[in-house]
Amino acid sequence: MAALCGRAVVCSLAGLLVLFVSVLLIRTYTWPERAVRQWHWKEPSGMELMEEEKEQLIEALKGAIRIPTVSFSEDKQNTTALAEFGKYIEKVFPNVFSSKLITHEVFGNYSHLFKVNGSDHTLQPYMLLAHLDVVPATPESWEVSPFSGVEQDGYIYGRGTLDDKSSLIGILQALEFLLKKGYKPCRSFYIGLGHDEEVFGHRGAKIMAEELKNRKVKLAFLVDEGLPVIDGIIPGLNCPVALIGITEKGSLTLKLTVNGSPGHSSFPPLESSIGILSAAVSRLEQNPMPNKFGEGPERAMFEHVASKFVFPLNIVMANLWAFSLVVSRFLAQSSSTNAMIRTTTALTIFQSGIKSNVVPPTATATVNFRIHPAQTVKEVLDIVRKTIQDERVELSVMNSFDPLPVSSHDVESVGYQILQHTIHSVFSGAPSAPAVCIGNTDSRYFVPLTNNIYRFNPVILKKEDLNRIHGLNERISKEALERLVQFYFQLIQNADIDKIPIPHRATHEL
Ligand SMILES: CCCCCCCCCCCCCCCCCC(=O)N[C@@H](Cc1ccccc1)C(=O)O
Ligand SMILES: [Zn+2]
Ligand SMILES: [Zn+2]
Repeated sequence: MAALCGRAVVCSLAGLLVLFVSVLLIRTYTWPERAVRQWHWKEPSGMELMEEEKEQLIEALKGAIRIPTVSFSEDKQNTTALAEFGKYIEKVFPNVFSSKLITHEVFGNYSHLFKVNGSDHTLQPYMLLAHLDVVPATPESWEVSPFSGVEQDGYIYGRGTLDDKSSLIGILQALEFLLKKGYKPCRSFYIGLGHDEEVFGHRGAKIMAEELKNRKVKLAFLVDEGLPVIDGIIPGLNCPVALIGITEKGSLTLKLTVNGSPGHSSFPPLESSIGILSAAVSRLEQNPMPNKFGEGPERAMFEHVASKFVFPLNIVMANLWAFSLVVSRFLAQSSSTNAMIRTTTALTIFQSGIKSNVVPPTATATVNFRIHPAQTVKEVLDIVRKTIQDERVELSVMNSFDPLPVSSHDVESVGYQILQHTIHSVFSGAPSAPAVCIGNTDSRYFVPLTNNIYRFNPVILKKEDLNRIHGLNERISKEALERLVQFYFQLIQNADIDKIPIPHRATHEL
């Protein structure tokens, strides 16, 4: 009897296992191909750049890099360089500045707003955003001078080559080429070039957005800097994938202060302000915010490209219902993927002390949290208080905002489909996936103008290049720069489409 029961249990378990494996395999190998859709798009004209145009483009970027438009802080920017940059673009893109189709305005002294007037006023305008300021660079740590625009082994080096002068020059150069070819858009569009994105954008993009809102402008969609085409960043993903930022993490910057008792270092207090603060920030770092994988749009990103993973990861990604715990643990191992799955905690400034034999009265630290879409500023603050659990540590909020709304990214979404189609044709069929932009962009100020904000940088980024953004030896290959211009060249033309054609659906949408 017992043997019979045992056999029944084994049979049931085996049956369940067979069922489980069958579900995994069926889901994997009938996974809908969501990255490629068969639209009937008009082929945009003149994709290939001529040698002379390539040369012009490269020189335009090098010249832009040589103007050190550095933002150190909200109140410390290189205003001479910002002003020079305005004159520079006027010189390099004469057609943009003289075209009768285009109006140009300056905001906050150094930000630029262009409106390119289209022929069809029934079409809602869209907007392209970029910024002309850059973060500082420490020349002594660079292999080449960061503001020399040097070319080496097919790369242009310099601060801003990735963030964000390449896009700024790319947008204007694409428009310049199009105007020269006699192109007239159907759909109107705006180009916004902010001058203080790296220091919050309060005087540039924010003012531009407020003015457009006052003018009752509504945008069909907006494309700003953001996530790149990743190549080799996610292990097991065997082709480049374009990540389109459909939302942006929130942000909370806290200042932590401890006021202790100062005095002679020969009879120090049992606990110093430095010691108390160090313990507090260490607790924050040692206790990361909860893993939120699956509670925000990051899960959809993996599902979109499940079929592009190597075996057996394709089975895992197509079956996140069963494997999300394993996947999220795996993603937590590297800094870039970890940033996708949780609110991150970055200790960025620590200050105290003036002399080796003086116990300082005060210690302060700045901690920057980037908030996962499934959390809010308030929730993060509550966790911080619980984690520090020390009344002696005063908290003050320097600035904060919740994660940004999720933009539409379905088959009916005109902006998303235009972007996806353009990416597919410019990046040799690369699939794209909606994703969470881990950095913040000027686009957040435009939320009142559109539900469709996309953060995308049309550049292929490999793992070894990740740290060049805001880091050392920032660079872009000449080939990547040409492709970037082709991207904007095509995007502008594709945006003339009035409505998205009905797709041939080979498979159902999930
Ligand atoms: C699971 C797949 C993971 C793949 C990760 C790939 C990561 C690729 C990294 C790309 C970087 C994204 C950069 C987005 C644009 C950010 C622009 C920026 O730097 N903004 C500033 C704005 C700011 C905020 C606060 C104070 C001053 C300025 C930023 O720090 O976010
Ligand atoms: Zn940027
Ligand atoms: Zn930046």
